[in-house]
Amino acid sequence: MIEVQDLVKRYGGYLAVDHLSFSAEKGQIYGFLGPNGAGKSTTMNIMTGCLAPTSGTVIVDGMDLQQEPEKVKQRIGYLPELPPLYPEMTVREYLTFAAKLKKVPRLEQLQQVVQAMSKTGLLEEQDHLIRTLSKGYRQRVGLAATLLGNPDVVILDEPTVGLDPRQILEIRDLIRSLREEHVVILSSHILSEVSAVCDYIFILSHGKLVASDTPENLEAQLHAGGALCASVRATPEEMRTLCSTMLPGIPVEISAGARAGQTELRFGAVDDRVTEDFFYACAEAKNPILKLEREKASLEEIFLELTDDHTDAELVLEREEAGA
Ligand SMILES: Nc1ncnc2c1ncn2[C@@H]1O[C@H](COP(=O)(O)OP(=O)(O)OP(=O)(O)O)[C@@H](O)[C@H]1O
Repeated sequence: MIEVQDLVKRYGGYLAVDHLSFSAEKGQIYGFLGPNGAGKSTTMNIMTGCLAPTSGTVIVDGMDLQQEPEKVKQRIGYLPELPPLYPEMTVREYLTFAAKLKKVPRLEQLQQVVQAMSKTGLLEEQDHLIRTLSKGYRQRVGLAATLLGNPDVVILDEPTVGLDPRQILEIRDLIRSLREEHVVILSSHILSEVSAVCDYIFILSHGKLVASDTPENLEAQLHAGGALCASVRATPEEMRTLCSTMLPGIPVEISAGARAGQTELRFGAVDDRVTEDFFYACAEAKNPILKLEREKASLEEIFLELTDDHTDAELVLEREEAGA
C-alpha cells in the first residue's frame, strides 16, 4: 500500500535520513520509534509530500509521490504534532472548511464531515467552538480532519503528546479503530506508546532503520541474548571454583543467595553452549541447580541497545501510568 525505497535526506552536509526502505499494508498499525533527532518527522514529512527527499522514492497504491504528487497526496491523511485548528470555528465549521481545502467533492462534503465526526466521537460537540474543547477533544478534531477525503494512508506525528492519561487511552482506541480502513503509521519517542498501539515497529536511529518487527518478535530476539541467571545449592566459594575451572573466561557475578547454602550466579549475554556446560558442571559437582533462566530483555532495553542513545533514555522510558 505504501512503499518507501532507499530514502535519503540531507540538510546541507547532515544526513538526517540514511537510505531508509520499508513498506506498510492495510490492516496494521505501524510505529516509528526513535529518540529525538532520529529522523522520524523528516521521514513523515517526505511521505506526506511536504518535503522533497534528496533521493529515493515513496510509492502509494503503485503511484510515485514525485511523479504524481497531487494524486498521491489525496491518498494520504496527515496529522502533524500541532494540528492547525481554528479556535473560533465550531467543530463542524472547521471540518467543512478542511473538507473544502482537501477538495472533497461538494456533494460529498456533508456526508464525509458527519462520518469523520462519528468515527472520532465528535457528533455531540459539532456545534462547540474549538477553543472550548479539551486538548483530547481538539486532538479528535485534528484526527477527524485527517480522515476527510478517505485517505488510504493515515500518518500521525506524536498523536498523544500533551494529553492526560485518560485522553491518551481514548485516542489510542480511536487509532486502533482506524486500522480496518487505513494503513496507519504513527511516530513516537515513547516506547510504551508504540508498543500499546502498534502491530509493527520500525526503530530509527540516526536516520537509519535499525530494527523492524512486531513488538513480540523484537522482545524475543533479544530474549535469546539476555543474561543467564542461576540459583544453585552450593557456597559462593564452590561456585567460584567451579566457574573458573569449568567455564574459564566466561564473566560471571557470584553472590550469596537469600537462603543459607544457596548461591546466585549471573552470566552476561552468553550462548546456549555455556548454559549446557554450566548445567553439566553443576551436575558433575553434585551442586543441584534450583533455578536456571534467561533474563527477559524488555523492549526498553532493546530500544536502548539499538539506538545506542542513552541520553534519551529518560524520555524513552517515560510511561504514562494508564498507558504503560
Ligand atoms: N530544516 C532542517 N535543517 C537542518 N537540520 C534539520 C532540519 N530539520 C531537521 N534537522 C535535523 O535532522 C535530524 C532529524 O530530525 P527530525 O526532526 O526528523 O527527527 P525526529 O526523530 O522527528 O526528532 P523529534 O522527535 O525531536 O522531532 C535532527 O538532527 C535535526 O536536527
